[in-house]
Amino acid sequence: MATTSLLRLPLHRGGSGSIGEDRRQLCSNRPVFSDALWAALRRDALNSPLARFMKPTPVVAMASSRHWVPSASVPSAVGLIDDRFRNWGTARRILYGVRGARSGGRGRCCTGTSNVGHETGANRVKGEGGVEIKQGEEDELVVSSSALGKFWQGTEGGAVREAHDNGASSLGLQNVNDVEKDLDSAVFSPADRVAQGNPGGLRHSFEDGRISVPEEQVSQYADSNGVVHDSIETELQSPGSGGASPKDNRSDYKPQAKVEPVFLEVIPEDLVRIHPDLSDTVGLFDGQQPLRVVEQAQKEADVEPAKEWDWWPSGLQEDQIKIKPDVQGKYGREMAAAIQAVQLACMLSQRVQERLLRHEEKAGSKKDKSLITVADWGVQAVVSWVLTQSFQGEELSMVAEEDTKGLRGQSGVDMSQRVVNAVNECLCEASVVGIAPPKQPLGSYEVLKFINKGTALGGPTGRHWVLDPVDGTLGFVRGDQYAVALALVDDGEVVLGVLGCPNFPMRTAWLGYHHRYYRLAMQIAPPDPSLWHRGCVMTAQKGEGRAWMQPMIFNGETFNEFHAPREVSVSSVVDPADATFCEPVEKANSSHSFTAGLADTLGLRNEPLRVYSMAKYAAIARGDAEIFMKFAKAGYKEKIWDHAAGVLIVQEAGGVVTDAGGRPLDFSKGRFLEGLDRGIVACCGKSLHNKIIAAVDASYNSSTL
Ligand SMILES: Nc1ncnc2c1ncn2[C@@H]1O[C@H](COP(=O)(O)O)[C@@H](OP(=O)(O)O)[C@H]1O
Ligand SMILES: [Mg+2]
Repeated sequence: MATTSLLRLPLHRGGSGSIGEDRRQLCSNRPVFSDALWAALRRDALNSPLARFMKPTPVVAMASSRHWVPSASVPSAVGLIDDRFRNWGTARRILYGVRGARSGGRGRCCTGTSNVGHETGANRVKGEGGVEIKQGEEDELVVSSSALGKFWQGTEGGAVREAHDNGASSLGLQNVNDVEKDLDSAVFSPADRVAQGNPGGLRHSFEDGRISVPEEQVSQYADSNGVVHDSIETELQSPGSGGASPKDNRSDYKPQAKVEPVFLEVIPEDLVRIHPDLSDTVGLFDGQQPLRVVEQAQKEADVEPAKEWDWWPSGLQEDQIKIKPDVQGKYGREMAAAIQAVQLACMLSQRVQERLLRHEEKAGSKKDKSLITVADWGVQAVVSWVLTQSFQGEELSMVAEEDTKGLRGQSGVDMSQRVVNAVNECLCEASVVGIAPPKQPLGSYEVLKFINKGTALGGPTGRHWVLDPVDGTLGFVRGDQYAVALALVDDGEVVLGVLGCPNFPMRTAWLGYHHRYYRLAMQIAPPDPSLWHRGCVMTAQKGEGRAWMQPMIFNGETFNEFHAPREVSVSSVVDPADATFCEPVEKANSSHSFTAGLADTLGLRNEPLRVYSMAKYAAIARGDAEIFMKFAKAGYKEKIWDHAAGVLIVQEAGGVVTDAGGRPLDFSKGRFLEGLDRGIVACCGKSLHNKIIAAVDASYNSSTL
């Protein structure tokens, strides 16, 4: 049995690509960079057995479009690059697995993308991408492979073909003739060449920019790797069955006993630091157990294991963690998990905010020009991870603000790396909220997977978690108020709300100030730790008629009695003259002039409290202010995650929240608050609320909204 080895080659970062969601696309979206690879091979792999199997191709050709790089058959391997694939984004990780020597098992020329993937089980490819590789940066290619001939080739048509030394399959090439044509000019392996009566041209040198292998090595290969050679011959003896659907053939498919799996993994160097759990990335091969590829490859090859995370907590078992939020009620279990998720995620957001303020971190922008930071993605990943952990075996539907688009493509490389690091840095401390950290740091693939769980559409039936990972991003970036808002919608109704407000101080007096002043003041006169100077988490369950507040976990604390929730309730003010109203800081998000007109009509004398984020709902719920109004420009569609948690908390604390027509907000229509009448009005009580709704009706038509 030939050994599997893991070869790490320095790889010049030079392109980008994304791994398609469809596994069958994966191969053709796989960017490896030939020119860099070529250089790497020259430098590092010339003396390895790999050199024997390289196609004698001029360097110039290697750097352009058609070239081969053998990936297996040898205890080292490589991948392929085609310049045109450079725009396809980069795999943050490419993992390639093959079990069995044949691809579809039908001779040399099998066509069609279905040759790769789950249908035959011959090639199982799975993955997810999104990290770009930056031009000019050094990267590392990690390849593990074993004794099966396998090659990659870019073709003129823009397709990528995989070819096995015992046969070939094409990806994206529909025409058998095309494949044949390409195969004619291709070298599969020395053994293949021998079989074709064309063993010449393989000389072990780099003369004229060629890498070539002497014939002796070819036969040597055949002798010492009889397994592979045998399988090649077997295949070559029964050609011509190509063209049949791999699916049709599935029941006939039998992996060849002597052939080892081949795995090709490409991990950018910085991501190698985060050694991922690859088990679910590889998938099943014909019903067999998933293979832990890298582990296996490392074991077989006896190579240095992936870098250890020396700071990762070890030996921590879930049952050793005693501190957990104790929540009663119909949704007690969900509430406990939601509190854990929000408390933990706020640790991440707080770190990121500090870094932003120290300029160690910077914000990016989304397509719609709104800001986004590591924290938006990081919090979403952490919350998604906690919920997944807490409800294992149950389907998780999550409607969340972020997707992973911004983590893909050229511009996403750096950000995605920072997100992965921030997530692991946070999960490492999961035990402070009573959850065992993952056994090892999450890989980028998993982090993206957790973020992507937030793409659910919601709707009138079933349970949907609703998350705004960082509400009030502008406030967040400015070092001011923001909220991590998580709610549960059950059959269209919000039944649970958790609002993490890391900068929302216990002292109401500070609320109206820019957080910067608050921080300054804290430096001058450090607060008594029993005062919740550092933020709070507000919670409520539907129907309880009560809302709660607990201090935010801070600086490595764990849950303790001090974190026990305390009940909060809305203000009892009924006279508008004594009432204070909150509104967004940004005029763009709500018309200040319209609310000023309303305030005037109603006789509201206090200055408005302008606060970023859903912290405004928190302020109403705990009686810091009496009214929250938001009147966005006509045409703006409010999102459910911007309100779900806050609305429930205010209602359960005794307040009233409706649209400007006096109707309840409808969380059952998907990701948007469909049918919202003009704006949103949250109030501490019914009488004040009625007055506001009447005032809106009186002045709306004359407004400029
Ligand atoms: N043009 C607009 N009109 C109204 N709301 C808007 C808006 N653009 C963005 N928002 C929403 O207002 C939220 C911020 O609220 P506030 O202004 O009260 O701090 C944003 O949440 P994110 O910061 O999570 O994107 C966003 O959802
Ligand atoms: Mg928001």
